[in-house]
Amino acid sequence: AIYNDPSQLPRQNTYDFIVVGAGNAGNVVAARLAENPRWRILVIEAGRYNEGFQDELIKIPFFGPLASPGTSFDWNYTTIPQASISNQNIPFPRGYVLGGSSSTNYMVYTRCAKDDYNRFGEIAGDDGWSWDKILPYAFKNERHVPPNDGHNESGQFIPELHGYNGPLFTSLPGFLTDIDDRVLQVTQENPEFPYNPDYNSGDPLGVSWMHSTIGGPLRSSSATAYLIPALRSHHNIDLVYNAQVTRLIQSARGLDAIPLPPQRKLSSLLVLSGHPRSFSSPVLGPRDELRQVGINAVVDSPQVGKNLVDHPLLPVQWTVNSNNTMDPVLRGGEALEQGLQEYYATGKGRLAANGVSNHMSFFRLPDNSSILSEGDPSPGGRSPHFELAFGNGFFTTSQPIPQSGSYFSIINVVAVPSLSLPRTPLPTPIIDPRLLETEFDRQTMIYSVRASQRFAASHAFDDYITGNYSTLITDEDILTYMSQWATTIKHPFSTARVNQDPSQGVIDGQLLVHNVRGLRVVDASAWPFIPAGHPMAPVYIFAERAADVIKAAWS
Ligand SMILES: Cc1cc2nc3c(=O)[nH]c(=O)nc-3n(C[C@H](O)[C@H](O)[C@H](O)COP(=O)(O)OP(=O)(O)OC[C@H]3O[C@@H](n4cnc5c(N)ncnc54)[C@H](O)[C@@H]3O)c2cc1C
Repeated sequence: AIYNDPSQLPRQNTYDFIVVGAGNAGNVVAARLAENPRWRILVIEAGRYNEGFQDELIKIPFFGPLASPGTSFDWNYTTIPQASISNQNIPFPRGYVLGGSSSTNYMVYTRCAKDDYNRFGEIAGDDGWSWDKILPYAFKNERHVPPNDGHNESGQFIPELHGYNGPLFTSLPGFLTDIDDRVLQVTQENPEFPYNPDYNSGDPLGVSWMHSTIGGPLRSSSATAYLIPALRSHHNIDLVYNAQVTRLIQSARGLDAIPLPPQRKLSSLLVLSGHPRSFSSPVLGPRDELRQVGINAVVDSPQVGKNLVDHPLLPVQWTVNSNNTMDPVLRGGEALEQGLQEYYATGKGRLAANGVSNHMSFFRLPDNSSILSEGDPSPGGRSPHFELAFGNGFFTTSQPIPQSGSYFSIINVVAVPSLSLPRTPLPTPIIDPRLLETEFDRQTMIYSVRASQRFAASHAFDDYITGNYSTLITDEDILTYMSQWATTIKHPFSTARVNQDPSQGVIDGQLLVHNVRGLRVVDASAWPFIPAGHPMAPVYIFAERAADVIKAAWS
């Protein structure tokens, strides 16, 4: 059953599992546990229902970037001033809705590198997290479907690397643009940017066609793929939304979460999937630090809320001589109206597809690069240092969009940020990713911008690009530009990270919180480091295995 107020929960209901947070990971765990009819599961979500007011923002793929911040789907956090970005307070979106950030994100589906999973397995002391062992869970999660525009997708991915029977829809671009052939031509022309037939093979280096979590004309999220179907088909799972968990209680009878009404029997296992919980409910934490703000932590867990790490992003744009399809829609008005009419009439067109990019690419710094002289933070030799994505229009999440002209954008991302930080969880969260504060991150971003410029200078763009939108000639120019327009790509990770040593992490390799019984963490915060790509797919894959770990422990 579904409730929108915890006081509506029938007092006689008892649960074997409570999942806190109906987000990307939480819904996978809840739906998989509900497959066992002997167990009863309760999901508690702080945010809103995924249908109703303005729900086109989280359903229509092109609107993904408009779903947050500043909407009712978002927690609407901001960072504290970021020294390297002119002391700006950066918006820091997180989904506040069924599906969590999988309902509000940009739908880019990248599994990341084999090396990421193998390193996870090593740190966790469990090779079940390693690439070869965890790959079956990627297939279990995924349902690859044809692109929405019906174009022939052969040669654009490797079919045998994908799942076809899982709950989560993925597809290749559903709206082709006039830069697609040019991007591919660069891969023929310039060995620095080779073609990769499928970045989801575990070896993401090169330029590939991009997969998105889109089925037909609709976003696929963990709410639409897992939670709602589970609520429809199983009687042993309940959901209460509009209910923020503020405390966890451990007693001789078991564990419970506030604000639930008193239960006759408490749940045996709580799964926290409210990433990043340290932003919103400091139930565990460094006892001394929490005492200073009047919170009596039940468990002294010194690493909770620390080690926050995120990917910095910097878009660069060029003016072009072609009327592309994205800029007029972004400016609203008639083009947007026409797009909506086409969308509702046919389920096709610009709005029915991801607007971010049709290709995604990942690269390493050269082996002899001085940027690597202090060490290489990447988990292995086939894992990227930076990423380029190609926007058929003025793609940005930080700059004002020009009201005239046509543009081409390359989005630069540092894939292996080298800084992870101590920060204390407080009732009013202090979010400080300290973006681009290390020399490694700044130099890698400069290298990435230079690579973007080389990409755009390829012959493939000779008769297309007419000029630079910003003048970025010297490194100093790039640093100044970075300090104005760099931002987060919104991938906060590792604030409750796995480590077998309680002084280094919050949970063990089986995702159990150190020194607490019956409490696991399954979300992006559990990862011991940030994977070098877009992390939604790694979160899904990891949550699928986490559900099996829990099932095995309870069977
Ligand atoms: C705007 C945006 C764009 C992004 N784009 C991409 C992309 O294109 N591709 C990609 O791979 N990744 C992307 N990401 C990152 C990716 O979506 C996240 O890393 C991932 O979804 C995190 O999953 P999670 O389960 O850890 O957390 P979430 O999915 O955020 O789920 C956490 C849930 O817990 C709830 N919650 C939190 N605290 C409490 C509490 N105290 N009580 C009850 N409920 C609580 C939240 O409301 C939320 O529903 C993006 C993220 C954002 C925000």
